[in-house]
Amino acid sequence: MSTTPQLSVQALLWTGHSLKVLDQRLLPEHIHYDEYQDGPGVAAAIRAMQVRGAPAIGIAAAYGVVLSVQQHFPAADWQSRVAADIATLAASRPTAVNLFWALDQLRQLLAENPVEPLSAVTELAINIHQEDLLANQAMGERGADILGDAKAVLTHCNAGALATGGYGTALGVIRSAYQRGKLESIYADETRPWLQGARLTAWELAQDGIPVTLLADSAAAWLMKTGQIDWIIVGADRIAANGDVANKIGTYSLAVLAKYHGVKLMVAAPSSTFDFSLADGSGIEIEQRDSQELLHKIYLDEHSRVTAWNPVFDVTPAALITAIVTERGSVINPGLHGVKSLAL
Ligand SMILES: CSC[C@H]1O[C@H](OP(=O)(O)O)[C@H](O)[C@@H]1O
Repeated sequence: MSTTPQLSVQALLWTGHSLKVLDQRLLPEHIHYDEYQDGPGVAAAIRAMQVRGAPAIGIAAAYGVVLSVQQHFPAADWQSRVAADIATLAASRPTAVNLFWALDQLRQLLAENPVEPLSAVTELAINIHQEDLLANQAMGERGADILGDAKAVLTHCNAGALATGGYGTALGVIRSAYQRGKLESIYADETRPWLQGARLTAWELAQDGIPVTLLADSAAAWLMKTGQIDWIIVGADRIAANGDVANKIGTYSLAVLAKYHGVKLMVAAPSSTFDFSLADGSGIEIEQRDSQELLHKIYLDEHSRVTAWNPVFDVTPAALITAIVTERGSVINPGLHGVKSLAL
């Protein structure tokens, strides 16, 4: 397994009786953890994007269920109270399927262990966390194999250690490829409006001593036109059965630009990101967030007549994707072959 450096700062820290959440809204200026002892508190942290990133919010939700069981078991009505907390966690954000995958795993285990649930759910949540790190390291090596001698890559948003159980998905591929001495140029776009690229990816790679060049989202087309970008590498929040991918807003425009400029597009995501209940991406719910995320530093007058449209994900058709890489395998040209071969 790769011995590449990985971010020493972790998005989530489980204490056994609480979950410490790195508040990613404060990075890169401040490294600050908030501590939660209940499920609704974790749900609020996910909703507020203190913790974000598809795998990371699934892991956080799993610990949220453990905290709920710790709080309510063995009261007579513990199962209904825990079910209510699970519903609150499920309502925190709609697009990343990893959240619902994790909650389904915990729900099933609770149903199978009604007498002594606590040790079983605690073990499962910790396992989901640890397995995600191992999956990312395996995915990183697999993706680096596909990159081969590629020298320059562009990534979007943050699909790094901060968005996962560690090491990262897209950034895991970049970490593994950089360790092999192949990558010469790594570009990260800022990823408006939440700036996951500028505030999180650039910071994360710099912490590992990996050189990274930041650019405005609107500069990506000119970089592809004038630079020698070989691959765009991104994460995912939900992948439909035909290989359509929901990811951070701006991914679709990069995919269209990549097709025009002959740049390859890799999606790196763990198996928990697939939603085979959806035939294609048209059924993926796209989260709309508060318009203030766009307006808050510009239009300060609460009576301003300016509104904002703030979808925070989009869907990239499988036909625009060159490779989908998971810890279990990869598919080249998913638009031709689908992704059923990657099913768990
Ligand atoms: C491996 S992270 C996957 C995915 O999650 C991010 O969204 P957000 O920051 O809003 O949680 C982004 O879409 C990443 O690519």
